[in-house]
Amino acid sequence: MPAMMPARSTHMSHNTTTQADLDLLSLLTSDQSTLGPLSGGRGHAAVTHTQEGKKKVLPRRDSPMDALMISAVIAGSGPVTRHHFGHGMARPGAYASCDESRPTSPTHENGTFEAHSPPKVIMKSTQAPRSERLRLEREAREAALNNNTSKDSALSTSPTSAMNIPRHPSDKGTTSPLSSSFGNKDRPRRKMSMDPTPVTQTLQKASPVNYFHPNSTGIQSPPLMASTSASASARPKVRCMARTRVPTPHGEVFLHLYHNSHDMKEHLAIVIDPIQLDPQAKAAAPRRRKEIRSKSLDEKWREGETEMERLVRGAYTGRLRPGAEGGRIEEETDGDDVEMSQAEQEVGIDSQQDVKALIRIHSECYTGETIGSMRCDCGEQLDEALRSIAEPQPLLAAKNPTHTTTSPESPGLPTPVPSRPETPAEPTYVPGRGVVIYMRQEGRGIGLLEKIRAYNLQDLGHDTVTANLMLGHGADERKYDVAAEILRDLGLADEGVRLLTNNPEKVEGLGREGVKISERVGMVPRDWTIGHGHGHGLGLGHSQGILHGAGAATMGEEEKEYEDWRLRRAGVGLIGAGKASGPELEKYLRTKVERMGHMIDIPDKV
Ligand SMILES: Nc1nc2c(ncn2[C@@H]2O[C@H](COP(=O)(O)OP(=O)(O)OP(=O)(O)O)[C@@H](O)[C@H]2O)c(=O)[nH]1
Repeated sequence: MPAMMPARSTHMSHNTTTQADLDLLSLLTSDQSTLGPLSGGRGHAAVTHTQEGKKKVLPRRDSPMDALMISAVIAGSGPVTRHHFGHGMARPGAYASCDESRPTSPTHENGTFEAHSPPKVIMKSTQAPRSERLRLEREAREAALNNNTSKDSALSTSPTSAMNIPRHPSDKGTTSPLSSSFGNKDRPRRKMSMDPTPVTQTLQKASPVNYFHPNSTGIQSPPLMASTSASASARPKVRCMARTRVPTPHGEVFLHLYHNSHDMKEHLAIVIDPIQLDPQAKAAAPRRRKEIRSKSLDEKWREGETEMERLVRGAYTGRLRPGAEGGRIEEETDGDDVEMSQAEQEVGIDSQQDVKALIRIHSECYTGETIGSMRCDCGEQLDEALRSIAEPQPLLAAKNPTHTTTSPESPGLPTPVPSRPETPAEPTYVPGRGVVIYMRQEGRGIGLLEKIRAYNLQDLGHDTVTANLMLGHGADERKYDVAAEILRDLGLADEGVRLLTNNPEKVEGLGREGVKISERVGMVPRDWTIGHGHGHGLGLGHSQGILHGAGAATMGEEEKEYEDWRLRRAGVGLIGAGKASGPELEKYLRTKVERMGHMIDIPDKV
């Protein structure tokens, strides 16, 4: 049979039918054919004879060549695929289905073959071609959109019109080519959700890939960087796109996601502010304490914004807790008409007085925070920052307000008299508050790829700074302008914050951006405190006095206390996991102190 194949392919390419073709077709489709597999494959096996004259039955082929297919090709009706058989051909005599309704051979009534003009079989499916269907669908969509746009401009104040949601073609008043062509007119309307406003669509419209870069693909291209450099001196704009509550080993935090106009990164603010969650914490805090809230999140984003939309983005509507049904958070008061808090009653602190928020500007470190790398202490630092911020803070009693009286010994001269008989010697503790601004500035701003390359150079003996320089980067390429704007948005830039860092550049950078820093709080690696006798309490690097008498305790006790705490607290993962250590970490820390000017002493034993 292979010898016959070229003849067949010739016909396929020239699309003309010769008598030889028709003879071949007749042979192939004849019930008496002895050609075995090509005879239609109806169970016949080909029989040959061996040289010795013995009968040899060739194995049957279960997938016979389809004579129907061959005849269709010869009939010159173009390419035929198996899909055509299922569609039901419109023309009588065309193949409605497979084998069973095989056409009769194109013959004259007298039984002879028609040689010159074989009847053409026109394949016509009752289903429109895909391209046609797609075209109609596209037209339907465009028509619906145009319809909406014109309605939107007429009703620009209507909440739903602002959303520009394509209507279903079966909606009243919309004549859709789709519905008319394919009989969708009676399709039931989609069910509406409980809230008539489609929240997700509204939010998606309000938050494209990046609020400030609506056409962005998420990839920061060099030309874009170059074009923004002209306005680099301008302050970046930031907007908190959403906030949610997350329970952690250090208590519940509020995670805020920010977009900004300077880079395509989604930076985060992890706010620890227990008074927003716990009435007891609220009672224990000074009464004038303000909640840490994002201004941009709290703003009304559009006319007719619904409660549900605000709730979904976490915009201070209802309480964010599991199963919460809404219910407004009480409006903030200026504190004057609020009863004195527990702490104030105990020690008589001034209601104006409160601890400053503790702030950490933390740079993303995939290796340290996700796979627990001990080439650096970044994971530990993030954990330590959250722990420190969540910890109750000491609040020294305000100087007792005095009133005057007239002394009997010296009539006429006012004598100051303390308003309270005793001033407590110990500070009182109030709930901690603060923020970790989590900046997506991996590898001190050079990115993960370059950091990985830098690690390989470090394995050749170079330190972190030299490795960066060898790759053509600066030792530290981070900026603090976006972080400063986020602090401003949270209302913390002007109140004077306590900054958790050893890095002098961070202090300067934030200061340059207008953030008021009232105190720098050092961060001591846990490996330099626990077991090294560094004398800073639980490796917190806090200003002294925050821990209850921690300075006086021996190191062994501190270590034990830390271990106790670590084992007691709930939570899985690197946050709350413990300390990083090892020779590579030691080298990394040393380089920070010796080459980058970090403000921390290297302990003797290291
Ligand atoms: N290029 C580079 N970056 C690193 C390396 N190890 C850690 N990092 C990055 O360094 C950043 C953390 O910055 P550090 O300089 O360690 O600390 P810092 O935040 O400036 O200083 P502190 O506030 O005192 O902690 C994170 O983005 C890490 O990904 C390294 O070997 N090379």
